[in-house]
Amino acid sequence: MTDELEKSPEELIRVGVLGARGRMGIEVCKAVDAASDLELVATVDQGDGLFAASDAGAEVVVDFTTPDVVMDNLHWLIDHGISAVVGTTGFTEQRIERVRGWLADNPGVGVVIAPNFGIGAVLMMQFAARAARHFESVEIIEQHHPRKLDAPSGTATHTARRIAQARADAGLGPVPDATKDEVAGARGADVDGVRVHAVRATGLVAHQEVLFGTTGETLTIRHDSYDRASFMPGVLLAVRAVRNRPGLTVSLDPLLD
Ligand SMILES: NC(=O)C1=CN([C@@H]2O[C@H](COP(=O)(O)OP(=O)(O)OC[C@H]3O[C@@H](n4cnc5c(N)ncnc54)[C@H](O)[C@@H]3O)[C@@H](O)[C@H]2O)C=CC1
Ligand SMILES: O=C(O)C1=N[C@H](C(=O)O)C[C@H](O)C1
Repeated sequence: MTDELEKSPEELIRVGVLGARGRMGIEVCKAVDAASDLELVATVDQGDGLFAASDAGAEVVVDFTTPDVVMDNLHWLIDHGISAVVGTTGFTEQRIERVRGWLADNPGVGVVIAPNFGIGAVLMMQFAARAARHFESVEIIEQHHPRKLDAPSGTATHTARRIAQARADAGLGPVPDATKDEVAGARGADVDGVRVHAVRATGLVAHQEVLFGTTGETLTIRHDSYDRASFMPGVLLAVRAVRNRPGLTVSLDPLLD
């Protein structure tokens, strides 16, 4: 007997995955496969060619590839009228502006780009942005597995930018720091005036601490992803929403409101 709640094939959202053989891609394929309202129609990795996604009739494509290929992928998807959910890192302001330009030429297409799909991580960034105006000092320590290609993480960069914006809005000056680097890099990277330290160690998945300080107290806001399954509720949320959000959505925040 057919379950009354079961969707007919026409009602299912047809999903393709780019980077399907990668750490995140494998997890996304499993999550899409397990969702009763989604159909996994294309799994594409390096060398397969993007046509597989359009040939299979994908309506939404999820991209977890690498920063050096994601822009070409996204341009191609937008030009082919396919909405996209992007977790791949490397999105500078300049890249975001280029995506906006492509979307302006293809007004029906939706794109969600999120530096982190973990719900806890999204909240951690929100809490950090909220705390920022109350503390003189702030530093970010991100920790990841050693096969990660980029540093600092997209999450750390995004967090730093949000903190910097909150500090500017509150009229706070530079973070106090009289230290001279005796060894280059000892004080981490400077992202919009916020020091970011990147740790890589076997056994880690994705972790971040934001350490705030002011007279007589510190506040630490910490998030840990112990398993890539932690990103899947956010990815599926975006997959279900993206076709109804033409244009560009940056971060998961508006989808959680
Ligand atoms: N936004 C988020 O919540 C998260 C973002 N990430 C980011 O996602 C990206 C992928 O991370 P991982 O899965 O750990 O990396 P990975 O290296 O395990 O996987 C990347 C995959 O992309 C494939 N690939 C490379 N070029 C391709 C192309 N032109 N077309 C199709 N596939 C291609 C590779 O062969 C590989 O299988 C990174 O930028 C990472 O920082 C990772 C975890 C969570
Ligand atoms: O490469 C990873 O693993 C992760 N990448 C994203 C980032 O750079 O912020 C998200 C999460 O930290 C895991």
